[in-house]
Amino acid sequence: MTERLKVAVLGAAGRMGRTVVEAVESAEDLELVARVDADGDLSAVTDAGAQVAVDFTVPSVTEANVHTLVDAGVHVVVGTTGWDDAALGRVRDHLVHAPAVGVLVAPNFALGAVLTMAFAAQAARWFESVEVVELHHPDKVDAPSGTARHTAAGIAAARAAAGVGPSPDATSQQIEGARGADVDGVRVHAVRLRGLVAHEEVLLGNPGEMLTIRHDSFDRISFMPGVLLGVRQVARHPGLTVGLEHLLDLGGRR
Ligand SMILES: NC(=O)C1=CN([C@@H]2O[C@H](COP(=O)(O)OP(=O)(O)OC[C@H]3O[C@@H](n4cnc5c(N)ncnc54)[C@H](OP(=O)(O)O)[C@@H]3O)[C@@H](O)[C@H]2O)C=CC1
Ligand SMILES: O=C(O)C1=N[C@H](C(=O)O)C[C@H](O)C1
Repeated sequence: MTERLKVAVLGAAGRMGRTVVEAVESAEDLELVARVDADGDLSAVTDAGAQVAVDFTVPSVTEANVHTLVDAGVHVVVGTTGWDDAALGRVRDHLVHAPAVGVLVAPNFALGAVLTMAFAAQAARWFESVEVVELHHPDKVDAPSGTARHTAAGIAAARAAAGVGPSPDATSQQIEGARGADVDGVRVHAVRLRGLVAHEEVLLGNPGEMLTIRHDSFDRISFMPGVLLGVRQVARHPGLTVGLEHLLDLGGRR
């Protein structure tokens, strides 16, 4: 029998962590060897011989977790959001000294969300206006969502490459925040509402028409095929990979 891949889950007691634990335990080719919670110690990951660690913790600890795991030679799949370019750059630099280790940071593991981002980047070249609206459960700590930030960055890069200018906006007076956050020149609006899980709309406007691209995660199970794909493939992608699209042959900026 082929040996099962040994997996550790960080943030195992959280909403996503619990779902990942179940998914790993149900996969015949994977073996859950460690769970780390807020009061736990990362040494449990190496003590258990984990080959891959999955991090669904909180924005304030995820980067430090990744550096510790890279030093230990453990591949990492990161779902935790709140990453910025500087933090990603530090991980990229660190990995130069651990060339066999792979780190995948993906703001969204749901296939539909990854496709939404790809479709939005493709469409954004052809519309005068584009704005992103993300909608989540009210227990979420970061805003805008990592997905919305990645969506806006992809849209901005596609528009810049195509020579498309900024979305028109005559606002000269506003209550602070009314026009949302500015992510690479794209307006992003965050809604927090009890009953929601994770949702995103990309609104694209031209004279006389509007295209809406919308994705809904109604259940955290929607993220599991992507997480398991990352766990199985991360070792084959040494260095830093940002976004699941690169494992799905959907391209985009790295
Ligand atoms: N990439 C994707 O597809 C998705 C990403 N996410 C992201 O995943 C992250 C987690 O979301 P969610 O599960 O809803 O959040 P939760 O708050 O439910 O879970 C986070 C867990 O991490 C624990 N934790 C805090 N510090 C540590 C630590 N140092 N070591 C281990 N565990 C720790 C928390 O414990 P305590 O509560 O005791 O502090 C909590 O149990 C968020 O950043 C979210 O945006 C969410 C869904 C999908
Ligand atoms: O906190 C969440 O729930 C989610 N977070 C991720 C994000 O910030 O994009 C992914 C998904 O939207 C769910």
